[in-house]
Amino acid sequence: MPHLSAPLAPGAVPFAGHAPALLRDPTGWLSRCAETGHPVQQVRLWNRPGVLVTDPELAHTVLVTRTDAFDKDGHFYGNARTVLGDILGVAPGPLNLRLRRRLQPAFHRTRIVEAVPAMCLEARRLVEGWRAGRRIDAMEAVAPYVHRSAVRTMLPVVPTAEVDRLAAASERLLSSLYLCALLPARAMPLLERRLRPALEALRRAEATALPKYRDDPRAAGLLAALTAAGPDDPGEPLSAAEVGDYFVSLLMASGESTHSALAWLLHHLARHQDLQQRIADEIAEAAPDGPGTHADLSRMPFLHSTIVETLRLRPPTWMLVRTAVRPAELGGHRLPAGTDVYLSPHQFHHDPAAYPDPADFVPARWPESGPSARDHTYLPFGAGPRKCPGDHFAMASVAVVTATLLAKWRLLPAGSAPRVRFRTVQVPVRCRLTVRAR
Ligand code: HEM
Repeated sequence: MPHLSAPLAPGAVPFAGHAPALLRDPTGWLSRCAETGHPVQQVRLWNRPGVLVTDPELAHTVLVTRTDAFDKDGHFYGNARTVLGDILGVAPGPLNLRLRRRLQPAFHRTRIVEAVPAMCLEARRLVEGWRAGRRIDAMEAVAPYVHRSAVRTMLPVVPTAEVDRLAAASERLLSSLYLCALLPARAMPLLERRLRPALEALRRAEATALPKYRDDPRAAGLLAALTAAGPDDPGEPLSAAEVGDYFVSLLMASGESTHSALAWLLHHLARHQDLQQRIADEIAEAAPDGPGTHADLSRMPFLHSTIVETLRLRPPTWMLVRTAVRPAELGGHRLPAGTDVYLSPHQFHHDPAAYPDPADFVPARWPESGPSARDHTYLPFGAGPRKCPGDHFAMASVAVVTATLLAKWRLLPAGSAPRVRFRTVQVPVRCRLTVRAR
């Protein structure tokens, strides 16, 4: 095993290293590591050597300034590439750079503004199905919105009957992706065979949609931007297979994280009736029947702060992982090539020096303009060249459904606090709420 000079993080046991501590109580373990005061600590998950970085400035070095040395590589990303192919979210740096450059027009502000009415339609469809007095589970209740609105905003030319089938395929892939972290590489061809029907359904949808886009260059939808010529290949539109890969990447990257953020937000609002009422008043003033356009959302600054605070307290992507692809130095420690580097947005977001009373839900801690890009302690969307390209899209999607819901319904807690399940994202389990007419 390569030699690592950093001090050992607390909680290691023989053979499995820190894996049991990380599986049993990840956030408790992260706080114990932060309390040691060591900015770089040695971590071992089974036989894989790694380091945990607890200093936000060093995390910035890994994610932003030294991307030549730290890349998405190692066990999880290697396995994910076997299953999904070299798609955007898992591709190594140089290929990712090319894929992202091509994606840029899809996330231009005008595309997000255009996508909001489709989100609003799906949000209304969801909320109209609810009844007063009904008890819901936050994750289950919002799942149809999350998956349908993702398909609809990316590929609006897909027929309505097809949306639910594609949403189910996307849900199926998402619920199995964490197996790439747990299973050995030799199990990946088997996992790939199990998931192939869902993957092919998504790729086929794009192939069917593409000719419709080519017939109508003004067609809406995020992926429509990709069917036009891009800066890399002037005059050379992408093939159906390439656009299909983007569709799969975006559905994979957006689904679970948006789903979890939304469920956590509903949980916090149910437990803070004063904040819920303040948002309901804001909505009543800005868009009494619920939002219909992006302009409506911009008149709801307190709802925005509430989402920002939810992502601080419960960042869906609670751990980011990179691997040293060459020998590197970090915080005065030598890292041999192949060392995994773990950085936890959850841990940074709970640092009392940056966020007083970090366990409290306090949207008012944020200025109306939201967090500053210079703040290296706030990382719900990551940072650097791999930062989430869908951040504004996600903020709009969560705001749309929350505002539509609160325009009509009041949420109350129904039962004890949810348990947290930590996989690639952290989700609330058994988050029970009661719906009452407003
Ligand atoms: C609240 C919702 C969301 C959260 C918290 C979130 C968070 C993140 C984070 C932390 C990363 C960086 C991962 C890393 O550096 O290892 C990421 C990457 C990514 N996200 Fe999001 N995301 C959200 C929604 C979305 C949406 C709606 C889309 C697309 C429509 C999207 C597309 C992507 C893609 C494609 C990547 C991979 C980027 C790359 O590797 O270059 N995300 N997201």
